[in-house]
Amino acid sequence: MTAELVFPARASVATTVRNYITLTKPRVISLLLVTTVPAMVVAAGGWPGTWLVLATLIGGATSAAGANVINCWYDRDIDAIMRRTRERPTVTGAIPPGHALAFGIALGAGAFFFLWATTTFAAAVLALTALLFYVFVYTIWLKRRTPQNIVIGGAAGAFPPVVGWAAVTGDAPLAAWVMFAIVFFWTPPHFWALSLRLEGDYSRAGVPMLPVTDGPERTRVEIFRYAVLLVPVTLLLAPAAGLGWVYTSAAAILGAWFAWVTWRLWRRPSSIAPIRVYKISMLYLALLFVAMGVDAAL
Ligand code: HEM
Ligand SMILES: CC(C)=CCC/C(C)=C/CC/C(C)=C/COP(=O)(O)OP(=O)(O)O
Repeated sequence: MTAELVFPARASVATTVRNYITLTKPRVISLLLVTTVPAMVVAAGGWPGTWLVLATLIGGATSAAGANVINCWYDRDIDAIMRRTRERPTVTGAIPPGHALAFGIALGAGAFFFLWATTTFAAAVLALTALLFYVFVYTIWLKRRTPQNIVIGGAAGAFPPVVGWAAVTGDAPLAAWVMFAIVFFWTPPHFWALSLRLEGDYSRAGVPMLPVTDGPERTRVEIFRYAVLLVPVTLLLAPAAGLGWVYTSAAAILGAWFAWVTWRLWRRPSSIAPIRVYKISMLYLALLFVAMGVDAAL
């Protein structure tokens, strides 16, 4: 009897927790963190210390989680129209809008003070800047207005390596901004490859993503152009950050691979599915940043 009374209550607490976690988009956060740690290793010229790394990851993940929750709160009208997002707790009503917004703001503010207390003021300010940029510039201003939304708004997702660097040194030199540029130029191929598949969703929701406004052919050309542009930017990091042959050869090989994959998507679209390019984009970025960390630690 007691068990019957207790178990449903427990299950609903678990479901509520799961719903709140869903709003934070945990899998996206994982790759943001993969770009943070190598930046810290390069900044320190070796392992920067386990506690500092942990604190930066917790603070950075909490900040990004806050940004994602606020995005789910603001976008709940269009998320309801898109097949991919229509089960979000902010759409189904499992989490009331006000609760989601309060949760997002609490995460963002908590992350700011946590990063300030455990790392550096500069890291806290940079993470907050990324959050505000993602919410105001990407989500509220550009996402529904222009197909350049993710090019400009994507800068938000490029902040984590700069946050990582600043957590170690308290500042952000040129090398940190070259890492920013790498994620910045990587974001369009990452997102447009996925959006080729989600064109119907975006067009129903009235979101002007490139395949909707300019068509799939133009999108495939743009994906390839950004993939090619990425190569010199990644190579520039070697002199900027004092990295050696391990990173340089990894950047060249990975860059050639990604450029080839996106070239196939453009010229021989029947030979490769956009979803594969999207998945490869994530592997590419993860391996590139791992190579940075390995090179700096050697
Ligand atoms: C404006 C910039 C960006 C846009 C519009 C964007 C958009 C998206 C979308 C729509 C998805 C699909 C998520 C889903 O299935 O619900 C996705 C997945 C993903 N994104 Fe991005 N993204 C951006 C930047 C980034 C950045 C900077 C990173 C990390 C460095 C990142 C990492 C990921 C990862 C890891 C996934 C896979 C999640 C999964 O497995 O479900 N994204 N992105
Ligand atoms: C360090 C820090 C605070 C970083 C914040 C930046 C951040 C969370 C970048 C991730 C980019 C992302 C998930 C875009 C998807 O938005 P979308 O609205 O197009 O995706 P959706 O359709 O799935 O909602």
